[in-house]
Amino acid sequence: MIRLDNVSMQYGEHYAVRNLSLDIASGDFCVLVGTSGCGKSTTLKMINRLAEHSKGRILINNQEIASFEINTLRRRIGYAIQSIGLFPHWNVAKNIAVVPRLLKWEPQRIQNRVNELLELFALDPAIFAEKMPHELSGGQAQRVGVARALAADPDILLMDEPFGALDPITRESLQEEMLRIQSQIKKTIVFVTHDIEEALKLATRIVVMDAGQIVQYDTPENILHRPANPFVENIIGSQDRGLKAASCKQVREIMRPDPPRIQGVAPPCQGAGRLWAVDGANAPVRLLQATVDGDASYRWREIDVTPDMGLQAEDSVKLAISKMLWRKVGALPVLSPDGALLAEVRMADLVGGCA
Ligand SMILES: Nc1ncnc2c1ncn2[C@@H]1O[C@H](COP(=O)(O)OP(=O)(O)OP(=O)(O)O)[C@@H](O)[C@H]1O
Repeated sequence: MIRLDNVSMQYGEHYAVRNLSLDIASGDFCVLVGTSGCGKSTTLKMINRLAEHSKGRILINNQEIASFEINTLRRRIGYAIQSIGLFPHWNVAKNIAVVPRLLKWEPQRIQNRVNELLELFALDPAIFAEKMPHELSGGQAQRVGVARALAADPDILLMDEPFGALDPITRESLQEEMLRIQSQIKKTIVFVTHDIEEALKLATRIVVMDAGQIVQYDTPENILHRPANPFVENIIGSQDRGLKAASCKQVREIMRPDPPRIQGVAPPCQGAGRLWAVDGANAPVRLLQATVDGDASYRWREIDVTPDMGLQAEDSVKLAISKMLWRKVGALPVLSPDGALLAEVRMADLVGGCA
């Protein structure tokens, strides 16, 4: 657990952070948001002592950080930033291995860890381990930066606007990857962003800051539905709360497992309903939707299932809505990693059964 107890930090006369108290539970994904200059990065940097607090106490697992030897502290805390800072003349494997090498791990253990991390971040070790930083895309470089921060398996990961410089599509896919990875590694993550939507999507708890202080510390749900004051309301924005709510919900929360399916030819259509036609490997091939003809008879409307229609359980509900609108369908398949039909998401469930 990380505890900031009545902490202040000054640059000369100016308070960057003032009397701030915050408890971050182990395994939480805590995201700091707020106006520019409100003290988010300073709060983050105080945890690994890149910024030294001038008042109060900061504790990790009940031990004051001032009592740690500074390099020991920093090696126990992963740190990933927007500008990445990969060493340009070292290949990816060597970049990831920086801290394990400092900790004098055996070469074989280092290599195993590098490969494990590359696989975790969906970067094939056979392709990426030897690449140089200039041969990577922005998204790949950012993944390597986060992998490096995790190399020595720290309990805590600090991330300062790590996806800030990426284009929106890469950014969204890295956010999803981060959620998938966090569900496996369960670190305590403290993450700074300007983007409230990113915060709502990633966080288990959000800290809204203004002028060096906390305005609200709450779950994404409460920040969105019960903003503490007009400042928080303003950060959320008033026009597209529905979509923001959808971006902080995962498909797994609304999907219906084991939807009706058939293999082969559809039976005669006798009423309203929906069926997934699957192949021998249980992958959805067509969506069969019962429709009423002019003469009041029912028939199946068939829609080919294309790869872009598939959802993963950890995708956002916002992505599901977007895909349904784009493909003009009332349901989408949720797939296992090997492409089998696991569940479905229905438009009717998104709008409270009125669609
Ligand atoms: N090295 C420094 N010297 C002097 N003042 C600083 C320094 N670093 C930050 N500050 C000031 O401290 C305050 C908090 O800065 P901080 O970087 O923590 O804000 P932030 O919320 O992360 O901002 P942004 O979102 O714009 O990155 C700001 O007023 C900033 O100008």
